[in-house]
Amino acid sequence: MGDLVMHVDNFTPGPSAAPRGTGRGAPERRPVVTARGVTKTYGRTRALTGVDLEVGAGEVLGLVGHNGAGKSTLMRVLAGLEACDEGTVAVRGQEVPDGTGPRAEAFRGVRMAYQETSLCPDLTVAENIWVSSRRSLPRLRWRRAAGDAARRRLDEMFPGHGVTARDRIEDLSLAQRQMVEIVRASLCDRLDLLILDEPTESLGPDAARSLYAYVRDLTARGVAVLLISHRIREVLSVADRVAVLRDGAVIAERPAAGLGEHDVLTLMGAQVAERTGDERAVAAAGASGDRPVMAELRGATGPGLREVSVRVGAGEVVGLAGLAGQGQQEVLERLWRPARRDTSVHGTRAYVPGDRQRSGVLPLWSVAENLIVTAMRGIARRGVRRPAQERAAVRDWVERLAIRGGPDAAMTELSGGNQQKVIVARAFASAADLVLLDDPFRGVDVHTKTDLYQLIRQEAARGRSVVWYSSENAEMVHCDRVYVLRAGRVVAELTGEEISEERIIAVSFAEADEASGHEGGTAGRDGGASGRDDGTAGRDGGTPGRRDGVPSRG
Ligand SMILES: Nc1ncnc2c1ncn2[C@@H]1O[C@H](COP(=O)(O)OP(=O)(O)OP(=O)(O)O)[C@@H](O)[C@H]1O
Repeated sequence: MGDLVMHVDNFTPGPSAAPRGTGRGAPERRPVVTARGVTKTYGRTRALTGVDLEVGAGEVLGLVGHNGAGKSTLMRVLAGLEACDEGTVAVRGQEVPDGTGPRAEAFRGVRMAYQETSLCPDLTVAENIWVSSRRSLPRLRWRRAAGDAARRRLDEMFPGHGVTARDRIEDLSLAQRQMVEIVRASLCDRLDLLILDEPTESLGPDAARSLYAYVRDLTARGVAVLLISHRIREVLSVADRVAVLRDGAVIAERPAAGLGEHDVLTLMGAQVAERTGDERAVAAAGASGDRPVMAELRGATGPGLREVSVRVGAGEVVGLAGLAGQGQQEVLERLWRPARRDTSVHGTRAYVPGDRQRSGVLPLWSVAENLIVTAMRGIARRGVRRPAQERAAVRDWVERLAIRGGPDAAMTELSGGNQQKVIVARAFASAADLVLLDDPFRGVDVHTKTDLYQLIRQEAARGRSVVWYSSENAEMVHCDRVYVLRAGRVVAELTGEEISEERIIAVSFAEADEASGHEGGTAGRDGGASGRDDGTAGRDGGTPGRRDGVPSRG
């Protein structure tokens, strides 16, 4: 037992020699990882071109850039997981020689939490921790030691996580998998640099806050943190410095203090369109019209839902909002598979799943094939495919959404955000009358998001109906009507001017105490965290079948 405790306690962050970081604005930091002139090419794609970047002990360096800018590639190079074609990487002041393999001793202490998670779905939490951190764990009774370490770190980082060491990864919600991934990366015998690649995209606000509190704790102990995120405000509030990557090159490095969101977006090359009063008027007018009903839930009750009534008119954009895991996915699921008498749906449907790796990406297929698979039937004449028209449609969508990589790239060659764009394009390229969106813009950069909001409005204007769950309440202003869910019930229906982030948050929380008093956690799929907005209530666990966006006949 003494052994186990010793080994578990070995997971202590920070080298003893590191100077005490003071968080924001600490001067003169000892370099942990330094890149000089780093270039990386994949086939014809130049992912990085002459990148210089240094991250010092005790600081948070934020890295921002558009989808496909090269952020993940740079992180893989800095973590020693990929060699660069030109340039050098030094760790703790020592240049790492060419040909050093991914597990090289030189990179020990540099750990990365991946955007898509690196966890093995068939293994338990404890087993995954052991695979990743076994050099610091005992060989005997390793499972218990790994489980103890995971539980302790989960409790420290994400109170109320609802994960046990014996849970299999594939049974966890997206948010829980992300938490385990971050914990996995942080557990090692020596932590110098923790790289977080879009860590909060699938976490709720509570979990994100807990994570950043832990990050501050780490930097105070001299650990460096490299944070990649499309959430610029979040980066500015956590980072000491911000580096902007554009088309594979670092084009700016600035202290975070004094830098505004708009400054960063401008550096990234984004033209940020604020939503105008006119656009809102269009949405509101749409809501008030007397539209034919396209889809409806009438007092739907069942797993995760309590007497939910939702109406979707033709050409209407309907939002599903509220804290995470309150029944929004169940509503989408009902509309996708309207098996019960309390649900009616007219026309065909397409689904954009929230968990692209599990049920969205067809990894062996090209971008073109992934994109056109649902539209093929509509393009065909008398059952015969028309390749020229298919190619033209693909080209159009690749251009429209600026999908970097092009139609012939393998899906797995695309950056995370670009993969997500293909899945969104797949749904809208189809002839589906009703498009169901499950938090579809995670990992998509701000510039593209703005284009996608416009796309949704344009498609609605053409008569399509959209039902859209978003974990970002601010996005709901692009809807005609918003249903706020709480503990499996609709607690508010907002239209037009009533729709605002503040209003949605107020309604969600105002109802929270009352609902948790008598609902007994009916909405959370994994039952453990109903009422929290930390993403621990299952987002997608237990959802039957695939949701791959292939339209089905209504
Ligand atoms: N294994 C690969 N094979 C081919 N091309 C790749 C590979 N990995 C990345 N790329 C390409 O390199 C470029 C940079 O990709 P990267 O994933 O680093 O971007 P990113 O900034 O992390 O994007 P996102 O914000 O979408 O995650 C992209 O054009 C991408 O298509």
